[in-house]
Amino acid sequence: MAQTGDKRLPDLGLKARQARDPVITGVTLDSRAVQPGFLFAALPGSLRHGADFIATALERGAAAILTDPAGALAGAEAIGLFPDVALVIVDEPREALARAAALWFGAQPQVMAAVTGTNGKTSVATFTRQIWQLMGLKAINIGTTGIEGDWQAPSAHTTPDPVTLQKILAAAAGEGVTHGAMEASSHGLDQRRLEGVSLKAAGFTNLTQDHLDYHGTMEAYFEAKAALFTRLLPDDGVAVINLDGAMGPEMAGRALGRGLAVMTVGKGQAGGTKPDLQIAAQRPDATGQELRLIWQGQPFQTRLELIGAFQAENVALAAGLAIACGAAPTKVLATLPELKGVRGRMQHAATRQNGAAVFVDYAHTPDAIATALQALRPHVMGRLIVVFGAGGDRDSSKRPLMGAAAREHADVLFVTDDNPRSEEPAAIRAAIMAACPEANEVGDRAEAILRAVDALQPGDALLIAGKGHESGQIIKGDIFPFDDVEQASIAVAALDGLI
Ligand SMILES: CC(=O)N[C@H]1[C@@H](OP(=O)(O)OP(=O)(O)OC[C@H]2O[C@@H](n3ccc(=O)[nH]c3=O)[C@H](O)[C@@H]2O)O[C@H](CO)[C@@H](O)[C@@H]1O[C@H](C)C(=O)N[C@@H](C)C(=O)N[C@H](CCC(=O)O)C(=O)O
Ligand SMILES: Nc1ncnc2c1ncn2[C@@H]1O[C@H](COP(=O)(O)OP(=O)(O)OP(=O)(O)O)[C@@H](O)[C@H]1O
Ligand SMILES: N[C@H](CCC[C@H](N)C(=O)O)C(=O)O
Ligand SMILES: [Mg+2]
Repeated sequence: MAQTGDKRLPDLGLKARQARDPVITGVTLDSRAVQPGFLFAALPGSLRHGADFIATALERGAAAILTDPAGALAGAEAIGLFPDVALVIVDEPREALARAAALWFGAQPQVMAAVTGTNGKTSVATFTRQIWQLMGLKAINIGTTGIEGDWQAPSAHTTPDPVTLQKILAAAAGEGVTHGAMEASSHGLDQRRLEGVSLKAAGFTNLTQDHLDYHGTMEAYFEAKAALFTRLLPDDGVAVINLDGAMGPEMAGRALGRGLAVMTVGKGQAGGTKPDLQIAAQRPDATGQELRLIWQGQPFQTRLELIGAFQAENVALAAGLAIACGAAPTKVLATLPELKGVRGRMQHAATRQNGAAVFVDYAHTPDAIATALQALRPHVMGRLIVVFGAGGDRDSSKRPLMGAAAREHADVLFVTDDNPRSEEPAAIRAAIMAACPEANEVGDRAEAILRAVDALQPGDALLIAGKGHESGQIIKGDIFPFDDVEQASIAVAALDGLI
């Protein structure tokens, strides 16, 4: 990790146990990245405690160790062998590291917004960044699809670890980026990856089942997301909530309970309080939708070149975030017809000669499968066909629910492999098919796509769900090149005799 300038522990908001004040030359949470003079944060992890690597970090020249009481105990012997090392013990070392990383890198775009929720984070963050750019501002979005906009880089995580995140923010700010919209994943919130980011506004899309392997219960999952509003957003920050999203009113209640300013978006219930930014009407057409929005009583007639009612929810939330961060509402709303679809989110991938269209989408939760299929239904006069699977080493209880959602909303089902990771692919497929036994089971994803494309008749449409923008398939530790959009195009070309 490239580092900047030399600082002492107090400059990073840290205090050593002993009267030691080493010059710190860098900050890391990975012992393998330690260089002489570094601060190594030994964090309690989900697989092991980072204290297991204190000895390695010290041998590599770490000048300071940041950890919790358990880590200090576990690392005591190794630390004892290095009398000059400074030891910082705190109850929340993840939080302390994130704040130290922010102080280390020292700069971030002046205006930062974060968005959380089960589905729609990437879409909202990307639309927010596009709105800012269309207003002439220099902006980035940070999330599942990497860092995009006026400063670009790939990202291994939806919410990068705090050292990586702060490095990105400082680099972007150094290039003149003034506005950033980032995804706050539940893992990222739980692991305190965002502490140290100065937020102006935070958004909430919805909360439905995912990640129960990590959080255990829906209540714990909700609490992890709620922390964006109850812990991270400063007192003068604005919470922007999609009231139509599952758990939207509950999340708004949490934000209001803390005394935050809350801006609401959504359709609004008949006779109920109107959201600040209301989606008053939507009319789908071949390439997008006509939209009637009402901002605090004033109507705006506009258009989105985006297919799917859910995309309007995401756009409204993105517009709300931009407004909450200080942009003029009329200017924000004027940008909406220019918004481009997000890669791998309801992306039109190919069309067969008989007119049947193929869409690639990132739906990998039960609610997203239902939402994506429902979004396509008004555009399909024939049958709706879906190809989908479920990721390995992820919430296994969502698999039959995904099968049930596909069965309810599609006419023809192909169950295939997503990213099996370390798991047995056939077992994942079986768990899905328990809820949709009549589905066609085709493990090989390319073959499943080919067979589904082959099944397309005039008036039909195909949704290839689950992998969206991903460019590889993870099987037992290896990543094999795989791209749903490319496979869809190849299948259409081959079957229509174009290659
Ligand atoms: C479950 C999870 O989130 N794990 C992440 C977490 O690991 P951890 O802290 O639990 O690490 P651990 O393996 O138990 O190790 C403990 C500590 O020892 C350190 N270590 C480990 C090995 C070593 O040689 N030296 C060393 O110092 C590690 O850096 C860590 O601090 O912190 C690591 C460092 O930042 C991440 O790489 C790791 O991501 C794993 C690989 C992962 O797959 N995470 C996914 C689930 C994730 O975070 N996903 C969300 C998106 C979800 C969504 O929205 O759908 C995301 O934001 O990307
Ligand atoms: N507002 C929404 N409500 C329900 N489903 C949605 C919504 N927005 C997007 N989706 C579905 O979720 C999929 C993923 O969207 P997106 O990538 O924006 O979500 P995400 O929250 O960033 O996901 P991840 O957790 O993987 O980062 C989309 O392809 C679509 O199927
Ligand atoms: N951020 C999500 C992405 C899932 C994408 C899907 N293709 C899968 O592998 O399950 C996760 O890590 O759970
Ligand atoms: Mg995402």
